[in-house]
Amino acid sequence: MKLLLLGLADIPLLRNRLRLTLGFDMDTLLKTPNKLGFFIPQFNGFERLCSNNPNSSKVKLCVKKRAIKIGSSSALLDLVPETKKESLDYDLPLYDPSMSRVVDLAIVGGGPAGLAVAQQVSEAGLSVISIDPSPKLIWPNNYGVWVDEFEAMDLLDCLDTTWSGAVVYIDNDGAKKDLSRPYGRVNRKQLKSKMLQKCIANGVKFHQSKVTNVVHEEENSTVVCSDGVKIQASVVLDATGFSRCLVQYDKPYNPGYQVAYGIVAEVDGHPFDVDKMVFMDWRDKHLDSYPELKERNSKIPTFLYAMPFSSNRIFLEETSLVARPGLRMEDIQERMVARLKHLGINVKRIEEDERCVIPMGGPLPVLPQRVVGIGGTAGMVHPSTGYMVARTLAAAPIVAKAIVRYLGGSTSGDSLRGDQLSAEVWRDLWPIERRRQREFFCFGMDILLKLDLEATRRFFDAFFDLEPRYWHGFLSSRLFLPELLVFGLSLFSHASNTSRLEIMTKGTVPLGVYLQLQAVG
Ligand SMILES: CC(C)=CCC/C(C)=C/C=C/C(C)=C/C=C/C(C)=C/C=C/C=C(C)/C=C/C=C(C)/C=C/C=C(\C)CCC=C(C)C
Repeated sequence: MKLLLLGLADIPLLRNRLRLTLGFDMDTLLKTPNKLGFFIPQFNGFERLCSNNPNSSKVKLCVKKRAIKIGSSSALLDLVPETKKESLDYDLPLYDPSMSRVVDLAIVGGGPAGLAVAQQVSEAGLSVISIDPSPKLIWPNNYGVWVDEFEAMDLLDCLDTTWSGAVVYIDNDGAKKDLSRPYGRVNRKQLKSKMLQKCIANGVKFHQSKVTNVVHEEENSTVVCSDGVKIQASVVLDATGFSRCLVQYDKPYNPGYQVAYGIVAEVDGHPFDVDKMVFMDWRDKHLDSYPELKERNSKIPTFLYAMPFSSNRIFLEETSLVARPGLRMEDIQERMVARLKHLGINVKRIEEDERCVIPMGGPLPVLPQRVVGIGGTAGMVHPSTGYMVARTLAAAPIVAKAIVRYLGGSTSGDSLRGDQLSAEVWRDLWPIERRRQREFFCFGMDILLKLDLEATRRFFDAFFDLEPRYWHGFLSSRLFLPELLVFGLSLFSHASNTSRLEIMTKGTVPLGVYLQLQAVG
């Protein structure tokens, strides 16, 4: 591995890209064993960071990997099947490079965000090209959403399982919250099929390749693909997720990381109610016989997130909500194995596993800039939760409408081109109230980063006691200033005295940063 890294470090472009993306350079990576421990699992996804990848627009940077032996978790990992990539069986209309005409919109990345915009812009009669190295591949992640979020977008048919509510286990003494808000698992195959079918019907063309560069002229841009094809477009949309293929950033990148390991498993049985999903289980009794793990978990806790499909089939994911630097994947797997053992969950077969490393918070891209963005590349991960699918899908119509309107696809007559057009699209995507909302969420993330297990329990005990409109609104990005301030005060009033003190002490610096940003903004 070290040799491989040394080899990669010799490639200036990669060095530079890595520094910009991860916030430190290859030399640091090579010299720092603890950072290496965290980043090795991601190197399966190294290519994803450097060019637009097969699943680039997906909201979670999820790296599939073969079984590895790590202490007590090796037996479980031995059950992980060979990675199988499933593709959809569609005849995609391909882009014909010999036509060499300027298209209205070129979208780099064929994940949920990219396809949603492609579908909606093409519906208005504009010409759209979707560029992705694996346009038919089914997205790999197990996305969960609140049912009301998908209902509002008329996407209920894209949920394969729903639960009437969710449960949060706060501590070992039986404190728990019953959340009467239905939750669902996204049917990735159905969602992608639905979007692809609409794109095909609307005349979207597909080009199977990576993108290496984009060159701008006054009115149009040229997207350069790794197969040598050049595509001219009036607007270029970067929907490559965390690859951040074309969108530029100018501030140091120092996000928090959500790290999770999940399996869809066939089990002998499990102790959970099949009508409720387990949103967060903060109990740590399972670590009593592992003092070292328990100590680590008490400082940077992980929780179980579980979607029980039946009495013997379940999705289990051990998750670190947010940490900086992110937790090591091996650490998370060990905690998960101990938890399953304690819960008496005997895994008979693993259908699929996933490793997720999700950057949260951090600066927004340069606003505005010529290439427009959506999804992870445009800073749309919720900085306090790591969620993004619903928010991105809800933002797609905003981006699509702006492109159609400013390109003159509507009758409004305010047709724009080049930098001016991109500036308007960015303005619609990140209006001031959305930027202020995001800053508040980043403030929340900064508090979460400082809480140990006990403080985290107290915090969520208060959070889920809030009136539903507050915690629903906060998690689904539906609260804006000044509602967010009322939300903050309400959380404060619901919190125990210890938790209030923690929010004030741990929140002082983040609050200062937040207020400063408000003053500047
Ligand atoms: C891929 C897949 C499938 C996956 C991945 C992984 C996972 C599983 C994940 C999951 C996740 C989750 C579940 C998450 C959740 C989250 C949550 C719930 C969060 C929450 C948060 C909250 C917060 C942050 C809050 C905040 C608050 C605040 C900041 C407040 C403050 C207050 C104060 C300071 C007082 C005063 C007042 C004013 C300022 C007005």
